[in-house]
Amino acid sequence: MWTALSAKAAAQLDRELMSTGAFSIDQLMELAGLAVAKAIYKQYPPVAGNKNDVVFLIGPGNNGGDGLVAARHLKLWGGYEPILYYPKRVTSNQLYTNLLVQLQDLKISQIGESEIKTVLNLESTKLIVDALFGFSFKPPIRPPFNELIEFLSTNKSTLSPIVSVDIPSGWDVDNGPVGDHVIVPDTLVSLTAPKPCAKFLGEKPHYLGGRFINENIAEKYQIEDLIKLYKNDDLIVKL
Ligand SMILES: NC(=O)C1=CN([C@@H]2O[C@H](COP(=O)(O)OP(=O)(O)OC[C@H]3O[C@@H](n4cnc5c(N)ncnc54)[C@H](O)[C@@H]3O)[C@@H](O)[C@H]2O)[C@@H](O)CC1
Ligand SMILES: [K+]
Repeated sequence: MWTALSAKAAAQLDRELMSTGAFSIDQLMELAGLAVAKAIYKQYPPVAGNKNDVVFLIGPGNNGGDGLVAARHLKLWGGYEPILYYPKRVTSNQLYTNLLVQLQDLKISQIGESEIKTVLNLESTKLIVDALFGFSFKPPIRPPFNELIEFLSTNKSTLSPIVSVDIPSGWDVDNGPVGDHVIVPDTLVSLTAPKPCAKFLGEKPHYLGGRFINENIAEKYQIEDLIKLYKNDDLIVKL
């Protein structure tokens, strides 16, 4: 079994990378989002002759940012048609403004609250990417996201597979699924290291990505076993 990082340790490691580690958030997010795109390509390769619509559910923090980066890579690689649902935009941060311009330049379409449920139900929607909340989420979930999580939970059996980015949104990072309505991911992409909630995933495909940890940091946070799993030029590993 792999080592997990608690919500507190994950946030501390993140801060350390961006202070003494001298990384910028743009760099980390680019590598995180790239890993998410690689995991999607590996687990759900595009089907030839199909548009392969992928609905990206984007939240208000860096987890959402990872989703924006992943959408760009998938569109650039071809074979997928990302569709963005981004109900709570960050307008005060140039990083998010830039990511959105990049997606608009790629002609990635965006949908609003009035359309999301219909689009999720469409036959043409082949995959759903849950980039709503990551390790900073604190339950209970607030509007408008509570209604969306409830929809994803109650309609699970008829919807396309869900890939969760870092944390299945709405789950308690340390304690797993909470509340009456929970997302049930079909694949999880843990970034840096799995968080304790990942043990509730069961046998579902689970990838590790975000290859930016050096040996000293790995040792400090006791995740040396994880970074050793990457071989050669791997950007993701299946756990
Ligand atoms: N070191 C790493 O592993 C890295 C992690 N990144 C990503 O960053 C994520 C963490 O990002 P953040 O710290 O920005 O936070 P999150 O993206 O986890 O979420 C924070 C946002 O969610 C809102 N929120 C929290 N609880 C809520 C609730 N109950 N109802 C409604 N809204 C709620 C907050 O107001 C805030 O806007 C990670 O999970 C990962 O996806 C990468 O972008 C960069 C590197
Ligand atoms: K998520």
